[in-house]
Amino acid sequence: MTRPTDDDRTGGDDHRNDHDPILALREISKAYGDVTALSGVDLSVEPGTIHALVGPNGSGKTTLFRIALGLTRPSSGSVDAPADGIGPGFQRANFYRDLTVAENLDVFAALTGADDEAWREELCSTLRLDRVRDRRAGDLSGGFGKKLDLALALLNRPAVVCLDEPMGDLDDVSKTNLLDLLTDYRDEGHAVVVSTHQLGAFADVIDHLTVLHDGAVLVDEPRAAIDLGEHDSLHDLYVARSLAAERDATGDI
Ligand SMILES: Nc1ncnc2c1ncn2[C@@H]1O[C@H](COP(=O)(O)OP(=O)(O)OP(=O)(O)O)[C@@H](O)[C@H]1O
Repeated sequence: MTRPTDDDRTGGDDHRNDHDPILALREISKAYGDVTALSGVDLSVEPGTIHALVGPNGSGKTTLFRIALGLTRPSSGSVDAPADGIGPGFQRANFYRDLTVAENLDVFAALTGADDEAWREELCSTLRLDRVRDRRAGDLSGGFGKKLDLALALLNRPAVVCLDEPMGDLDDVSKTNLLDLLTDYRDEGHAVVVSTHQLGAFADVIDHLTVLHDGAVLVDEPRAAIDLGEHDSLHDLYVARSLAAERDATGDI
């Protein structure tokens, strides 16, 4: 049994040193018929970083994630991903709906070779999944479904996790717990890539910001190199840059 996919995984290579990117997408383009979802996008993710991928609706974030995960083939470009895979956390729940929460964890542990019981317990307790352990996954609320998806993405301690809207549907306590979990995970040397509309929630912890606009990279900088200029926050800067790009594209002044 494999996790549901619509395509084959792209290749990888495990012989890298600590300073190499753990995940590198180069010159990625993707067209769906007449729609250009991505055009010449580079994404380079370092170990031990939280890397935020932001952009307006339809800018290509999910498509880029799916290409990184090997779920969608790029029209052109290359993907260099860890051979042992990437922990995928999806925007829409992606577990076995007829199995219980505990059974889903068992199945994914068997599929991925995850055998660290203490880590599994920590994930369940931090994400407060313990209380729904025996519930059918298809009956979970939106927030608990998101938490199960996050636990499955992190279960085998992948070198990279790609989480699409990880805060979506989560209550405030769970958001705080998730942020703590992800920063600890980063501090252990793992890479965490988050695609999010809620940049504010991650503003204090991200190490790298990539902004997409209309399928192209608008900003791609380490957090430490970003000059906020007249803006009060990373979020304000992102919105201003996106609006300016929108105006450029439409010719408005
Ligand atoms: N399977 C598909 N077939 C046709 N067009 C698609 C498909 N998937 C994505 N697209 C198009 O590609 C573009 C990028 O979509 P994508 O879902 O990657 O954006 P996004 O940044 O994740 O958006 P959102 O923030 O709304 O989730 C959009 O124009 C979308 O309509």
